[in-house]
Amino acid sequence: MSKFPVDRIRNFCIIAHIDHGKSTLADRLLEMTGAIAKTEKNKQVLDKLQVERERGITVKAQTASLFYNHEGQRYLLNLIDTPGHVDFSYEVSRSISACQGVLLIVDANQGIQAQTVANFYLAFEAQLTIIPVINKIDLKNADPERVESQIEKVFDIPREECIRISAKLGTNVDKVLQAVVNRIPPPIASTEDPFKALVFDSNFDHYRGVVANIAVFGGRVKKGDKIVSAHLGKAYEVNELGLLRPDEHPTQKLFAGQVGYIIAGMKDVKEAQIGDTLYLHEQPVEALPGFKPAKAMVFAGMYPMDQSEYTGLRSAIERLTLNDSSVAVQRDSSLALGAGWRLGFLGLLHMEVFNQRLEQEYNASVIVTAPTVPYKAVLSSAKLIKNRRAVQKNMVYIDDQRVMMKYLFPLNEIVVDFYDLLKSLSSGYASFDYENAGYQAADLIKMDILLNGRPVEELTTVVHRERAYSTGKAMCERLKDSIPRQMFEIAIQAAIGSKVIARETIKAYRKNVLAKCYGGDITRKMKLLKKQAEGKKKMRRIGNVEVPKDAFISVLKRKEK
Ligand SMILES: Nc1nc2c(ncn2[C@@H]2O[C@H](COP(=O)(O)OP(=O)(O)OP(=O)(O)O)[C@@H](O)[C@H]2O)c(=O)[nH]1
Repeated sequence: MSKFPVDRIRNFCIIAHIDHGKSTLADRLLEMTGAIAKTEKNKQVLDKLQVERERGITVKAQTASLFYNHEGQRYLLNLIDTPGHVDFSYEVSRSISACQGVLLIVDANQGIQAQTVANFYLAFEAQLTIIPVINKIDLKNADPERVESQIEKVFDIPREECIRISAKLGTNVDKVLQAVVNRIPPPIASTEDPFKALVFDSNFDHYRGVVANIAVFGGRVKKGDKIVSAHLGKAYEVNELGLLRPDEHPTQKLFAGQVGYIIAGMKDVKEAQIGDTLYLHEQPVEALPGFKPAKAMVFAGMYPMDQSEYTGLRSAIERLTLNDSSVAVQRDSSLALGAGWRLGFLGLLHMEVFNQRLEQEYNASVIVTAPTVPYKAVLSSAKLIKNRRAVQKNMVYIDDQRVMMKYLFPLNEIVVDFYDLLKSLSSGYASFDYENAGYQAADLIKMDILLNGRPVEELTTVVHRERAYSTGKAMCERLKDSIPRQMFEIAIQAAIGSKVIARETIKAYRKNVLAKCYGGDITRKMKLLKKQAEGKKKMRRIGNVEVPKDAFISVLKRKEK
């Protein structure tokens, strides 16, 4: 594309609570600026992934460059649609770094919700211009007056700044475009400076290698230029670049202030890390600050179904984590499941989506162990004995029907099923968001599970002292259901140190198998023993006890039973 005056460029993202209508508004903006045709089929066009279409939620931020004519001038608007769910907030914070303003969408019926507040603060702290947009005014129960009061009270934004729209019907969407041009400042970037670009997203294409999404902070870059990635200091030749409209639209050059994509023969996923800076080989620049690494909240083991699939799975995980850099990856191995990884996610939904993307986009099937949360152990004999329940921090009335409450919770208590429980208790009205409040001392103990006296390493868990007995008992019962009877009696025990707190027994099997074969029936006897031997192939041996592989997973699943 030709050089575009920086003062006619606007970079903004759309942020909101889940389902408040970001993707629907993005569709309307794309239609009104002619980027996509207005058809029934063109719904949530920026939700490109199969997992997004199936679940109806955005999990990846997507970029689209739009051209908009306003008062006789042509403007270039770079829009980033972001996910609403808290588990994908890393996408929001990264998107914000490429923007000068945000559209903060609030549902006219639901009003301000937990992620509205969380996303507002991300934009506020980054000092972006915030345009409040009240969506779904076509709904029968819409109450824009009241939502405006909430916005005024909670965010201190004058109600006159709110724009009431229906993204579904297109009502007042033109006012949103005008506000983007009139209220959001252009980026501060000069085409005269040396080329400098931030890699704010990146994905791996099977044929072309790494495709990096960049925001150009200065200068210009063209096809054939030799560029360097600051992270590794390696040089590459630019093969292709262009705009995302929202599909790739190759151009000859990209200029300061623009957002687009670049392909430069990077074949390894480690070569275009998100947060990296690109510059021209002959004009080195100081690297941009990049992004703070995401802080994993939930950890789970991931293993190939069969060890022969290890290498394939490794490359699938590497490529997917290039596109989702908020996943923490560490190699791990387990006695029962072989070589694998310990992965860190921002939440359970994030973990499920990652797993689904591995299957859908990389055809990889995996075994995922039940999620756990991180603890910090203090090696000391004294530990505080204190009851670790939720502690209320503050409470604000948003209006006469809604209240915002802040609590301090142990992460372990909220990470698995708290959200579902909260939703069902409040008939779907309550919404929930969390941030890390750091480590706190708690009365936690290590609990071992023993099979015939031998500890099973992967079943060792950290539990609250008060929950030890009930958790240990449940785990023993579930193991009893999962382990088939064997030639000898098996004792399943939960123990704290040397003290056994729960026990189940699996009676010996042999006697029963062969008991039915009175004396002479040797063929029947052999058949039964053969059947037993076949079953053993899918087993892992712990001491002298054969344990089916899937027992390790089912026993850890707290909710199941
Ligand atoms: N009645 C009405 N429904 C709307 C409007 N805008 C969006 N919706 C509906 O609200 C639902 C959620 O809309 P989305 O655009 O997917 O919401 P989102 O904020 O992108 O959701 P996430 O990306 O998953 O956070 C869909 O069923 C839309 O059809 C509107 O103006 N009026």
